[in-house]
Amino acid sequence: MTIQWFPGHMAKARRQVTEKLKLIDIVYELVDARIPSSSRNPMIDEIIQHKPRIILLNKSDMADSAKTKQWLDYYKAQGKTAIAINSQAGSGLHQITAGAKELLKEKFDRMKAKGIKPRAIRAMIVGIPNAGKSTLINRLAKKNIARTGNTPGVTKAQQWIKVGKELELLDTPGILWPKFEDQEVGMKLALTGAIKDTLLNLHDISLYGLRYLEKEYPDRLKERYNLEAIPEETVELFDAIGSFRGCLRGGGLIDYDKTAELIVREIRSEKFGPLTFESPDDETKQ
Ligand SMILES: Nc1nc2c(ncn2[C@@H]2O[C@H](COP(=O)(O)OP(=O)(O)OP(=O)(O)O)[C@@H](O)[C@H]2O)c(=O)[nH]1
Repeated sequence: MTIQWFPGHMAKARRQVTEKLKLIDIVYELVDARIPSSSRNPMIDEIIQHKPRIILLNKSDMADSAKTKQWLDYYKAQGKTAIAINSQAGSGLHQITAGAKELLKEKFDRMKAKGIKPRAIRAMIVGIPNAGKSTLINRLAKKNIARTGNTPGVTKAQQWIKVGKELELLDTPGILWPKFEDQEVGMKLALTGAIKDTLLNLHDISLYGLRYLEKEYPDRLKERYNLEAIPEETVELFDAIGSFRGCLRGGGLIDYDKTAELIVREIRSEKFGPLTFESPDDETKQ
């Protein structure tokens, strides 16, 4: 889905999430494990305020597992709850309810002490486009498709999905915008496929991807494009890749557009294996 984010749309998206916050106990903030920082909404803390939250590092199957571990440790050190999941295959999902129960234990114990009848935890998923919100909701819904539309005290229009006995999820996720004003964030969003029709130039994106691979995963880059050494000069690097992969135009010249497209496509489609484009160290430097 392509969403054009204009100030009016952002305000509306924010209003919708704020409205739904009243109905729920906890927020699941879904981010892309390959870019946990760049795939967050820049105003998320301000929007959800003190509502308990669990960060879900989704698509962890596509991310570098050593870096995912670093991110989990980083959140833990900050007292935040984070869980690595793969919504497509369904792994890590059992921790979703368990994590919420732990975070909300005091609140529910207090309710119990007051004699309030026990009820399921109510939650919603928020995240930027393409984070995997629908995939996760469908996965969770499959366990028990029953919906409870008429829960007392809850707006009738809201549909709840039962996830086991202990969790109820709003069926529509909160869609929030990414931090796309930042060029580097834009590059990472493009490389992970979060934004496809990008205002950024494909050459810049492919070059950013190549230089990141050179820095973090040089052997994978060399192996994929049969490079003995990684040329420092951009033109030489593109020439080497373009000629090895046959991205040519008339007269045997390198077709740089085709080469750039190939590189971005291969990064997005995991041809270099699982990749993570940012680490918590970059975060602390800011
Ligand atoms: N490999 C992998 N792919 C995933 C995972 N979760 C979602 N995807 C894929 O990511 C793409 C986006 O998923 P969606 O569920 O449509 O994302 P969304 O957040 O609902 O997107 P919007 O509707 O644009 O807001 C789809 O192609 C999914 O198949 C995951 O854990 N692993």
